[in-house]
Amino acid sequence: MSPAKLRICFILNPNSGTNRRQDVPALLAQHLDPALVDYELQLTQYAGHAETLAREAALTSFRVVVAVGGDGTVNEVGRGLLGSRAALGILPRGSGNGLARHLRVPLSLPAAIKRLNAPDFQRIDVGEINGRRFFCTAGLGFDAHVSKCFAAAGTRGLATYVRVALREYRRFRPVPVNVAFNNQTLETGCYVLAFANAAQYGNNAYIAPLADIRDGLLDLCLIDALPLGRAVRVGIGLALGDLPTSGAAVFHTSRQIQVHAAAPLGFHVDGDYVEDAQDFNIGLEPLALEVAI
Ligand SMILES: Nc1ncnc2c1ncn2[C@@H]1O[C@H](COP(=O)(O)OP(=O)(O)OP(=O)(O)O)[C@@H](O)[C@H]1O
Repeated sequence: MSPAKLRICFILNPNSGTNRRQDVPALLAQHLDPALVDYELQLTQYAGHAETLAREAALTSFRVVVAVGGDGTVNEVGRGLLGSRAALGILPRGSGNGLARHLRVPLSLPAAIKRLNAPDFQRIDVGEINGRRFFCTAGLGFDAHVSKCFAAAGTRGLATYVRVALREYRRFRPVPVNVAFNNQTLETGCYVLAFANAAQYGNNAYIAPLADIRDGLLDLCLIDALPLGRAVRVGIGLALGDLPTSGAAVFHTSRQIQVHAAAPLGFHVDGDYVEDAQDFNIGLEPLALEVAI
């Protein structure tokens, strides 16, 4: 008797990324082996829809549910799969593709699709901030503020992101925070406080290059202030992956962190701005999600 085919549901966010010309249905038909895979393709119709579609796909016994999009789509699909028996797959089609890059999913769609004919299954940790799950990174301060402005910018992509970040750099000021973790408390300024499950924000910008997505810990990256000289060093550190030895940021690891801010601070999950808050509870559930890569 031949082995059962792998049942895969693809969830495509037509709004993700900057290259929307790829014909995803044609690529799936061309590169998936019908002897190995049975599949279905669904399109999201609004922000948040991918979570509902993923939950339904898991309930109808798809073994793999693939987010076709960027980290925002991956976040929604991943949330919909938590607690189910379905694994998350990724076809990277976003602007940054942080989790896909961390997990070494090929960035070329044909290569990534071919891999799904016989994927490897592994488990990864899942982070949480104020009840919102994240798979790649979350953070407070400047990066969240830039995510908020980026969402309002009208266009997407790296060039828009850099333009928005440079403009906001002149305006943003650090906020005093109290950060409690591992039985210690830091009283510091927060320009950026990042919680990294994976090593990068996307686009190979390594905010926490030593982050291990299976170690049961979040890597904290704290930048208390960002005068121009340090901003240049942080930019180089993000690109080279040497922030921990640059002296421009401080690193810790922990599974539970509490932050109190002296004034409202924005936070993001997986690059999408959520809201402003003053109290933050950050945690991690070890190996809570299966991925198919
Ligand atoms: N049909 C839709 N219409 C409008 N927005 C959508 C739709 N489907 C999903 N979205 C939203 O689009 C946002 C952006 O998607 P996504 O993050 O996947 O792409 P990206 O921002 O280009 O990539 P990355 O996060 O890797 O930079 C997500 O926050 C998601 O909620």
